[in-house]
Amino acid sequence: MSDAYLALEDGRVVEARGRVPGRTRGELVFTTAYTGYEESLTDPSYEEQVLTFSYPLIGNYGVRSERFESDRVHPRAAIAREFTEDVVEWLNEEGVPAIDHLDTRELVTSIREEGAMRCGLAVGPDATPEDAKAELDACQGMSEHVDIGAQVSVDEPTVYEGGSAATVALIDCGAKGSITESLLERDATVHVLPYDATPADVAAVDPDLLFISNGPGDPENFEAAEALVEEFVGDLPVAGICLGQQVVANALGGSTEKMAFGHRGVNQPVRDLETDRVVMTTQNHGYTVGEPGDRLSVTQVNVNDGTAEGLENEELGVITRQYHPEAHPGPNDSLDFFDDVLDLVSTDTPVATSD
Ligand SMILES: NC(=O)CC[C@H](N)C(=O)O
Repeated sequence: MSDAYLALEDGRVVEARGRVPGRTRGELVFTTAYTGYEESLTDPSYEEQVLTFSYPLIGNYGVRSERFESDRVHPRAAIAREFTEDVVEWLNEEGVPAIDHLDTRELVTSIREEGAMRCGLAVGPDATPEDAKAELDACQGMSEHVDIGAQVSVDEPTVYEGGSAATVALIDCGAKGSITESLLERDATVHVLPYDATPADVAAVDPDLLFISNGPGDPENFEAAEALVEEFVGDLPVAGICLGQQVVANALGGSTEKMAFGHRGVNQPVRDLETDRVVMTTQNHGYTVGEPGDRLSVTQVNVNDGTAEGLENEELGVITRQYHPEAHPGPNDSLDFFDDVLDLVSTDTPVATSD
């Protein structure tokens, strides 16, 4: 008899092996990445989702905290064909339910065919299919999590002293640690501000750049961040990654929409329209920019489906990416995004030279 049940929105209940007990629910998504499970599991963008790994063996190089993107596991539950003991131990400490020994290839195929769906999970010796269905019945859609930012953001402003290349106000809508690290490595000082920071909070750190981070859920639920872009655009350069691109588009007259199952892996090809160069990128998003609006142009597109991967307004100093240039997990092809962003600052305030 099974000790784990996964109830799906299409009416099925899938049996599995319980690895970490509990009852939970969320939007069922996947990643096709074959490495980077520590980075994915600690990425705040997965808040309120249940993450299925399509690669069959997860945990084969251990668990090391230096690879974490935040201080906790964010998906509500984790699913793989097989988890190693290291990962099970970690998820157990974190109290995040996990199941394996199910046909994850079939599960991912159904998400691709039917779209992202809500699911409920019941795991443990007393678990029943009815428990899983009850979780599913209580599961909200992603857009209904209206204050999801509060679950993932810093409570108080936090400063990371780097160098003097730029002072960055990073709006933490669920930021991955490697965004801050990428900026620090380039000699910037980073003020991480809460997702609901006001224009006065931003002005208080006297930034050279406004940066909207990645984050979970529906970008339309990040109205405070949108208001910051409206307030500062034109006065400060503005950058954004993933949810950040979506927020910037919504703020500047564009619109966002939900995708069927999103972009979910580390081999998403993106073409730059100016150079015609294609880079491989890491992605995990379920919404996309539909209309960029009059003030932004699409500068990069996804090779598979043509959706907007990069937006820009050169005059206003706005530059955003739908993928994750900080590349954790994933290829390093697009790390130069951070150089381009910091160049916006140096163009604005030219550094005096001695000759
Ligand atoms: N990684 C992200 O920032 C995800 C953005 C947004 N939550 C989406 O799913 O589209």
